[in-house]
Amino acid sequence: KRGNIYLSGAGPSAWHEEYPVAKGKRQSPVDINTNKTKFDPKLAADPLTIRFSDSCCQSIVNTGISFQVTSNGAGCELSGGPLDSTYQFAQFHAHWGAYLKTTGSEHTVDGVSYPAELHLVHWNTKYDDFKDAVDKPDGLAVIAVFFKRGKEHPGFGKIQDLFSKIPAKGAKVNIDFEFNPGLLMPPDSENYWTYLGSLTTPPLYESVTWIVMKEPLEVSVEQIAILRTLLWETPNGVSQMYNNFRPPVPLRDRVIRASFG
Ligand SMILES: COc1cccc(N2C=Cc3cc(S(N)(=O)=O)sc3S2(=O)=O)c1
Ligand SMILES: [Zn+2]
Repeated sequence: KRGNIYLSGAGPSAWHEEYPVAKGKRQSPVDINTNKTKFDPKLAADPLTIRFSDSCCQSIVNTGISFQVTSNGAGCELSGGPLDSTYQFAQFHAHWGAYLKTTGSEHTVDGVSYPAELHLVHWNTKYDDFKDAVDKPDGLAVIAVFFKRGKEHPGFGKIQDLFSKIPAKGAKVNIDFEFNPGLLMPPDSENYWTYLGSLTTPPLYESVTWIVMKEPLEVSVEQIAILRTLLWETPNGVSQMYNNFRPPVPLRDRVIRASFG
């Protein structure tokens, strides 16, 4: 079906036809070549402050390309580190690969993919609202957390328990339990890479300050498989959702800074 941006036409490599910015100077994701990142002591001097609350997640929706947990942002704010103002939490979603494949994440580290990547999207409160911020150069800040196969993550499991309630694009249910997105931060969230980039799906706005956590979050191999129980439309009808990731694009004239030496 036309609607599937990953499977219609040539997929991500054709997005530039409708969204010329796809070939822009600050696109995402990128490969993080750890030999070329630059430690910036200023990032450690003004530590990134990530605040989440138990009451900030309202609902979960099937966007047709991922699940999305939406928030009114109450008590969930991001500041410090590379950020010059306070950003408010708006939503989190993820990108993942196919069964038995090693790909799935959007960012890669020294050319290596993780099986999935979580994105926690925040908008700059200097703007009136999310929609006003979404296309401004300093409009968004997204925390990326790599998933790696390991022990089960019961917290993420609570979100995955809702997947069966959102079987189709547009399906949405309320989250009637307390869920603190802070549960999805890796044990060590001091070490991160940061660079100026974009949304990784159309409209690909070059409005994102990326904050990519160095330490992955462990989830079970079953939980990675459960991601694929979400459904989406494909040219051959409704099927399991997977490979909803954009591969890395050229870094161009950017340096990725590290908060750690
Ligand atoms: C009016 O523009 C709007 C309105 C509503 C939502 C969006 N978005 C589209 C894609 C997109 C991709 C993101 S990612 N994978 O880089 O974290 S975050 C994000 S979004 O800002 O939610 C844009
Ligand atoms: Zn994303």
